[in-house]
Amino acid sequence: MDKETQDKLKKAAGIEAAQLIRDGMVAGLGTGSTVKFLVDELGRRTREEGLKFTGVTTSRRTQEQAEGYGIKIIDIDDADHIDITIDGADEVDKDFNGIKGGGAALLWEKIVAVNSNKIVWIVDRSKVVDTIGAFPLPVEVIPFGAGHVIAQFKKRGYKPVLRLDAQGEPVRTDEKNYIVDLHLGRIENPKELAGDLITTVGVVEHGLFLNMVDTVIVGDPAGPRVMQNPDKA
Ligand SMILES: O=C[C@H](O)[C@H](O)[C@H](O)COP(=O)(O)O
Repeated sequence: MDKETQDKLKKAAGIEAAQLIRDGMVAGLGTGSTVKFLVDELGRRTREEGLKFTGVTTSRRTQEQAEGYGIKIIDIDDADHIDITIDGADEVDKDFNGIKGGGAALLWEKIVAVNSNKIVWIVDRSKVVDTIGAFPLPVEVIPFGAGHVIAQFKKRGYKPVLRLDAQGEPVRTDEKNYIVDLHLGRIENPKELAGDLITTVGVVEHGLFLNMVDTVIVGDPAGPRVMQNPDKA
């Protein structure tokens, strides 16, 4: 799929999902290029329709964009609940297992997600896959001793690559940690892998979001379609 088509589908999914936000809600706002379209639409609704809701953001980037539209953003610890979180994803399978973190925001995204009453993902249709893992799995790692964590991943056959920015420096997350991308190809047993990663000392969090999402809105050329997680119905 070319980038122009993909962006169109992302935008359509973002606009569709923006309808889920209503006056008075506390809404988690994800991160990434798809969420950017969502926030643009929420900004439009705020300005043109007088929509009034409170946001909890999953990255500094999203916070800046939302505040630029005059959307009220509060700290997650000042939110006594989050009604709904809308976020992007890098891949999702039919069991509603997904990979996130392509934009290095997975840690805050997971914290916001687990504290939300409902989770919605917005993706273009190229991200709906049979088996996750073609997209390199992001893992957030503490910089101290990161070389040893990477060496362990190598030994386990995870094909780790430290993510670098355009200047060749390690990418830093909003928590100033590193991202190590695991080039796994296919993840046959995501639960086992998640357990292995999270018990590795030096790992803060990983981008496997397993059966957490309630609803996925898929941007499709025929129009956005909804995948409802039967386990969350
Ligand atoms: O860290 C970033 C997030 O998990 C994004 O939601 C994910 O990478 C999807 O991003 P995009 O909408 O840009 O494809």
